Amino acid sequence: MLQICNLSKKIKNTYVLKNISYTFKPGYIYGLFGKNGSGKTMLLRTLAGLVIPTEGEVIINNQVLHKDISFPPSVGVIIENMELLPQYDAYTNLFILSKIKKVASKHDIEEAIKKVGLDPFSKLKVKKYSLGMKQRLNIAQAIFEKPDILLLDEPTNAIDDKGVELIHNLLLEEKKRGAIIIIASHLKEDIESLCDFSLKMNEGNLIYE
Ligand SMILES: Nc1ncnc2c1ncn2[C@@H]1O[C@H](COP(=O)(O)OP(=O)(O)OP(=O)(O)O)[C@@H](O)[C@H]1O
Repeated sequence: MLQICNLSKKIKNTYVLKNISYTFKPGYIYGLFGKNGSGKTMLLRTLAGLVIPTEGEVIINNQVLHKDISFPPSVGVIIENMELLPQYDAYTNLFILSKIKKVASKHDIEEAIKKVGLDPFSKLKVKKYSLGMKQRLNIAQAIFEKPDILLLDEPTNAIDDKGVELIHNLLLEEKKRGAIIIIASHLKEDIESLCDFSLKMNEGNLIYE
């Protein structure tokens, strides 16, 4: 369970997140919609432990972020400005990441890369990838350790129609596995059909629909 209690974030005298409370449950997909600058990325960054709230708390399985734990123990993220290692191929990128937590096997890495429609045995370096291929690898990076929580900021950006269908099916599988999935998008119609709950961000406020 992922809970937000009275969460606010102030940056330079402006509240960019305003007194947000919500509970996310395992096995559901939550769509976070709202126009540019409404606070979607800031909320995802806060849930990922990358931003410290000014007020309020993020609670993951009864543990308070930044008090009981420094980071969510099991989370996969796609957040803007993420960097893949351009000098390595897809497999090596995930293999290097897998050394940190040591929860994913070689098989898990290969499976994740296959699931996003890339070739786990290709030696093509990421610097030669198209934008859409990079985004697919970002998704593989987010799911390969089978995390409890997936925080995905515009996950299908730059991905073609066939790829979007593939990624939607993949996210439905992650939901079946019991993950909490939060997808931020400024285009509601892109992911609405996938989501169990629609949440709207408006000037730092969270509005449930
Ligand atoms: N590092 C920062 N310093 C100051 N203000 C920031 C910073 N990051 C974000 N903001 C402000 O916080 C607000 C919310 O930004 P955020 O990136 O969360 O919006 P968003 O909904 O994700 O938009 P987009 O759809 O463009 O990605 C904006 O007003 C933005 O200017």
